[in-house]
Amino acid sequence: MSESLCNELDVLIVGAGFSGLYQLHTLRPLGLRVKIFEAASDIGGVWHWNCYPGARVDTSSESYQYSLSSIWKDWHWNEKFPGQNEMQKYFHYVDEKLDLKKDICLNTPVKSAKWQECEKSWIITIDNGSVVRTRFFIICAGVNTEPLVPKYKGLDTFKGVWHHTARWPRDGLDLTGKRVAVIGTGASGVQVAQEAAACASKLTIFQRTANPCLPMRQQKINTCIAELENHKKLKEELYPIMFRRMLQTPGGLAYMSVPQTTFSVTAEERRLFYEQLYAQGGVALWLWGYSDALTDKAANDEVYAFWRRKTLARIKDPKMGEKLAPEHPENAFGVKRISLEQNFYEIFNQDNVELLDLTENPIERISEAGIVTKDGTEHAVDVLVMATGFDSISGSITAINIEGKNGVTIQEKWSKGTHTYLGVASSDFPNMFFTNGPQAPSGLCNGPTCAEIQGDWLTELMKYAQAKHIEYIEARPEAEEGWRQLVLGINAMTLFANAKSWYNGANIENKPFEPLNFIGGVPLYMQRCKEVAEHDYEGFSLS
Ligand SMILES: Cc1cc2nc3c(=O)[nH]c(=O)nc-3n(C[C@H](O)[C@H](O)[C@H](O)COP(=O)(O)OP(=O)(O)OC[C@H]3O[C@@H](n4cnc5c(N)ncnc54)[C@H](O)[C@@H]3O)c2cc1C
Repeated sequence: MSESLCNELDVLIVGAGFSGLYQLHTLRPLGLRVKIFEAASDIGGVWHWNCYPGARVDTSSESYQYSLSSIWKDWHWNEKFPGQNEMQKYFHYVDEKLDLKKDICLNTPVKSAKWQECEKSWIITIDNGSVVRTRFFIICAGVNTEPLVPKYKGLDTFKGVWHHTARWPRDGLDLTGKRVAVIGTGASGVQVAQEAAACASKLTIFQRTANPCLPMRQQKINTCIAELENHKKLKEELYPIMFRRMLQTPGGLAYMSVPQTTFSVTAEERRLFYEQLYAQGGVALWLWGYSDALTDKAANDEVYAFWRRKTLARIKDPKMGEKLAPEHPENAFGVKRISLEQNFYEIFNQDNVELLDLTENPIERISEAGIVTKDGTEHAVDVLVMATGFDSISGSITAINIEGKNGVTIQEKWSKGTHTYLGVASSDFPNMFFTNGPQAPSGLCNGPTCAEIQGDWLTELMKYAQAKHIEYIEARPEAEEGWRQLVLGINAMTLFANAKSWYNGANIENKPFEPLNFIGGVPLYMQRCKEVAEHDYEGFSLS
């Protein structure tokens, strides 16, 4: 690409994960000039970046894929919860089937975007200074994209090796015999810890908040020829039903909670139901239990108490048990994303594994040799793993320097609170849209489900604009305010409201504490989006 304006597009999509790829696929039949700009050297989004040991999906494979029959009919998953490697193979298969790469510029990070009022278009600049003009700008930059690395004093003096989990070396890093430290016990921290415990000479896990993990209950999916044929037949029968059902559940998964509330049944019935969900594995105990588990504190305490009893039975040292499964947890059960584990609690019974509680003894600084905690102890480390999460949901949008109408930047606009309409657009930023962003189901929705819902909706909007010769689409401030109030109102009715979680921006200094997800669930979200479309995109200024 040259230094000058070399390219004119109708739609520029940022990101080649589930969302961006789907958006490209659905926009193509409209005959528009569409391209994806992707920062990474390959497609797959999070499944390209997160190649740390143990990286794995935690919603089961039959739901964590596109609903397009042209893809699933001949694709066969090897595991119920696929690892990063299998996910990458999946994305390559998707590309083979849909022939996407010819319209994707890899290694092309979008640095800034500036709205041109006269031309009704965006000027996009990538990091080598090249610029492109586009009429529409769709940001599919992901939920967990911008790695968060705490600003530890002395990190630059560390003589060992350190990596954030989402920036792990692509050719791997052997942890065998090393002294490994993992900071953080969210999903990535749990997954790395399980791998490191098996081979490190010493593994020290630094925990700030206990993470109530649920057993994954991984399964190999039989790949012998006879079974494969049966499996294909079953898929053809069941998948269309399952993908339809996924649009009817709050989390975009095949199942949801039961209608009964926790205390409407006897204690015995409740116990048996919890046992059944726990034995099922995966997210069942979190999302498929009683309907009030995430809205009523007493109901939530009940399911937590069950989980705690099960978990304590797996940990030999009662003091360690209390750290990992405290009697009085900081957050209600499930208002921070629940992680799945395979042997996470058993590793704490091993001699080579140590747990340090950061609430009692925080990290003071990083030394040349390791981590120094407040009590003055230096913990010697060869490999330091930052499993410290992300500036989630809105972070990948605010990381781009976006200047809308009258010089307003998206960073300024959202600095005191996020304002969007339907979680897809923001006033002052005409012709700009985003998927899996703030105030949509995003972090609470199965990734591919929401990629498709929002992708389809935006494609319909583009069709509408094409048919009516519309060149300008901007969310109205009053529609945006209405949407914000709805998001806040629903959130306030749930236990999510107080969660110290990335769901609320709580992990980022100076980020407003507010719900970043639309908690009303997929069906209500879809209904609102549908109503807006049916009323000629009510709430948008179109011209
Ligand atoms: C380790 C991990 C495990 C997860 N497991 C699950 C799971 O089991 N179930 C689930 O539902 N969700 C899971 N998620 C959430 C996941 O984000 C979504 O499932 C899904 O991948 C979102 O797809 P996406 O296309 O919106 O975003 P992503 O997959 O994040 O893709 C966004 C892409 O945009 C690119 N990009 C961002 N900014 C720029 C820029 N400025 N210029 C150019 N390119 C840019 C990125 O490089 C990336 O490739 C997981 C996330 C992580 C990190």
